[in-house]
Amino acid sequence: MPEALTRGLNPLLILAALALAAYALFGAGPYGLRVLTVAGVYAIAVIGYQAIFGQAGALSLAQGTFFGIGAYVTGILGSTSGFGFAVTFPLSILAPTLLALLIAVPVLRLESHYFALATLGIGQVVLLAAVEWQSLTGGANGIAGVPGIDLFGWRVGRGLPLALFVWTLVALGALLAWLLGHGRRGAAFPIMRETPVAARTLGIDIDRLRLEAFAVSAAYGGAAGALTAHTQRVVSPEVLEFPVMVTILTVAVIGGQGRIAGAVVGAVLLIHLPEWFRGLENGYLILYGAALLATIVAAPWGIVGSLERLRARLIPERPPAAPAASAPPARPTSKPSLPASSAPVLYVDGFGKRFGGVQAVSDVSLRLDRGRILGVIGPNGSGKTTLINLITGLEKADAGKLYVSDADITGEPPHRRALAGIARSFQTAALPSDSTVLEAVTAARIAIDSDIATARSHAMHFIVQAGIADLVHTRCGALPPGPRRAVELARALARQPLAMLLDEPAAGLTEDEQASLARRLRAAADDGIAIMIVEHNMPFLLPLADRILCLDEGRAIAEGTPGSIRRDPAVIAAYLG
Ligand SMILES: Nc1ncnc2c1ncn2[C@@H]1O[C@H](COP(=O)(O)OP(=O)(O)OP(=O)(O)O)[C@@H](O)[C@H]1O
Repeated sequence: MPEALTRGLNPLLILAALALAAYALFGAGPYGLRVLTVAGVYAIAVIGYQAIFGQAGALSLAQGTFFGIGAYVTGILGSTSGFGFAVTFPLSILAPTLLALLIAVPVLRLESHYFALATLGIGQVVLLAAVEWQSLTGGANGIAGVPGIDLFGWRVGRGLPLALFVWTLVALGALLAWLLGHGRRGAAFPIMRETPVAARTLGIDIDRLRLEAFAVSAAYGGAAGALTAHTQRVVSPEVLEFPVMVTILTVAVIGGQGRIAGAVVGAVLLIHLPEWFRGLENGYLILYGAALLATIVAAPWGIVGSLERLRARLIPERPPAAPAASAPPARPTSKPSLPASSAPVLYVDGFGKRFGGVQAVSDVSLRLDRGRILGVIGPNGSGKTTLINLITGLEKADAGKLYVSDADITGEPPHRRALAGIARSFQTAALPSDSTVLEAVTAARIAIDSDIATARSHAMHFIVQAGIADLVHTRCGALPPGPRRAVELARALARQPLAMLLDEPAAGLTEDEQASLARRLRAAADDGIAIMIVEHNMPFLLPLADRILCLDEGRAIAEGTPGSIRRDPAVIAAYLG
């Protein structure tokens, strides 16, 4: 088995899986097998839900709806049109997936709580349609007489055969989810979840990743819904009601957010819990709720997450060996059509940006040249960070054009600008705190290298170059300010940018660290990178920069060599004072 697949698999989980199989084969009666089958159905729904909720980090409340649609497609086609499983199952997967793709465009861009509400609203509309469209869905009574599973002449009987069939699909679904969620896509998810803004500037198309995750979750929801229709043999509006979504969400949280094993463990536990407490009659709901609450409080990472942590504490793992560093091939630079001496790498032509009543940037033009460092200074609120945001595409300019290597990229989204050769750092280093230094820098290579192993070894090259190889397995959240800045710079350099924009890179650094940063930046410029540095620290910036641009109230008030800027009366009045 590949190392990445076995890593994180807890021996306890393997034991639990064997115990479950033994129970199904030798211990469970007809009712027990039925409950186990329902648990398998929910495991499939939640394995898919982990893609959008656990991995992409978006709180979708549509998974119950996808589940219900899958159930209705199987119910309608199976009972009234007489289609077999080979037709109804794929269509039950396809229908919610198409709906997900359709609604993704308006809803996926929404902020998290609006996204949750929008997905909830879609569920209500679908539920209403199911109740009202009586001729198709049977209205409130639903559809009875859904046939069992008949696969190319093989009838899957109730009891053990159905339980084994569903759990075989759980295993296949888990394997497929693992295949979809590892490699470059898997490496992009934590960065996109924790620092979505930074992820865009690393060339990662997070809109597309979210869309894929949403479609995958819908497909699994539909598959689970189809299986529930075959298990229950009836489909009623209940399959679209909110309790289904609550169960799916609870299973994901209790089992362990983002973990495939968490979906399975959570489903088995949550579906059996009411059965175990049923003997308590009216008190069972209270005990059920208390058990859920206790699990959430005692194990906020879910059961599987907590087991992983426990194992890491009891048997500390040696960190895996760092990948061998290898230098990536030089970036194929685009050919500027202007003569080399006069062609800027990046050219801003008259940028303007207004936020409500504040004109943050007003008619600012600048050029960044190969191997040169431009310092940007100005009082607080003069528009320096906004200028970087406009260039990197995180803010949309009201006016002006942006060219990189002579190509007009004004209308491009942030990840395309990153791919065109723009890299940046943030005023407050935007590193994913739960990721290691290696993972954070590897994220910069995801959109460049063709596979994750290559991305890691190229990332390692920039980590070694930055002198932070000893921190390679340290979590970014545990880094002091100096090394944090070093990681951010290594990440920007790992993009092999044509132009690199740094927002207050010296803030919080000791004098020694500042001197070392200045040496690194000069070396990067000597390698041909065009650099722009926004900085308040004049003793750091003035000796380093080739030219300085001074902003005041969003306007460029002076530009020149550090010497001329230091003597400029307008700059002295507005800033250096
Ligand atoms: N997203 C936003 N919404 C509203 N106003 C904003 C936004 N971003 C910036 N501004 C305003 O635009 C102006 C320029 O802000 P900006 O952060 O670019 O200044 P700055 O020169 O980088 O300041 P500092 O040196 O303090 O970092 C300020 O008045 C700020 O309040």
